Amino acid sequence: MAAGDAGAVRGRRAGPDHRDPREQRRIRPVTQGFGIAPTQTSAALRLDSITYVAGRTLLDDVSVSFPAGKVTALSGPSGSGKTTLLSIAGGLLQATSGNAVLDVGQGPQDMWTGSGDPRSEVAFVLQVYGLVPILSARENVSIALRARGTSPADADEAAEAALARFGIADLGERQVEELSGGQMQRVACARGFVVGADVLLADEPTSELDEGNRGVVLGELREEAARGAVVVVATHDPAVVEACDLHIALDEGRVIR
Ligand SMILES: Nc1ncnc2c1ncn2[C@@H]1O[C@H](COP(=O)(O)OP(=O)(O)OP(=O)(O)O)[C@@H](O)[C@H]1O
Repeated sequence: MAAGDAGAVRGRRAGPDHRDPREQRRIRPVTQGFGIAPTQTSAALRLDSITYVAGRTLLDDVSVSFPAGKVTALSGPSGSGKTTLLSIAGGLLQATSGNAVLDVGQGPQDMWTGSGDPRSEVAFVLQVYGLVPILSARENVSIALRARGTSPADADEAAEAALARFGIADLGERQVEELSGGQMQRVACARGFVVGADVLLADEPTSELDEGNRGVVLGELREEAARGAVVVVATHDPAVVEACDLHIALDEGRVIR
């Protein structure tokens, strides 16, 4: 759905969410594609010989490819370099050497734009959430779309639908600082997923969640891949790794699998 189609869904409000996750997923298309170009199904994110040095070598000659249409697990012990790798893959950090490149069918694009601001094709679910505590859950999700040029009304509408995907439609008006850790994590998921990005990078998106909600997030990650996105999820959780299509493991900054 293009940004201009967003008005077509106006009036379809998400109410308090008592539906099962399958029911929630039916409204997903409402949130897809707001404010960005249509998804490129041929997309792949490649890291070529990435080394990152900050006092010491944190990533050492890492070459991996994340294909579109698949959920790739990125596992490894604490401190092995998962967040650093995602940050370079998404253009938040510049590699010391090597390249992170997005192939979207119009030729390769460097993920590092020179500013530390990610390309518009990229959305993150950050490990530390990065939410604005004094804003409501809905506003925190809505701003991801407004920043991409979606009108406030359409962004709010899509934000409500995105919160419903994670079973928290009833928390939309609550200030984030009043939410539990798991609720905040689901708001962070909604904010990352709402934009329908070509590349979705999720850093430990289920670490605070119970089994049921972990299953919901995994289902949503799969749905994002099914529409053609590159999806990468950093995790410690063997159950999350098991649910992914592909698996890359890091140890001390090197790919070991
Ligand atoms: N800005 C920085 N400067 C120096 N060292 C850093 C910096 N950021 C992270 N590190 C170090 O880099 C290593 C990798 O950190 P990173 O956060 O990428 O690991 P991780 O695998 O995501 O860990 P976790 O599972 O605990 O989140 C760690 O040893 C960390 O202490």
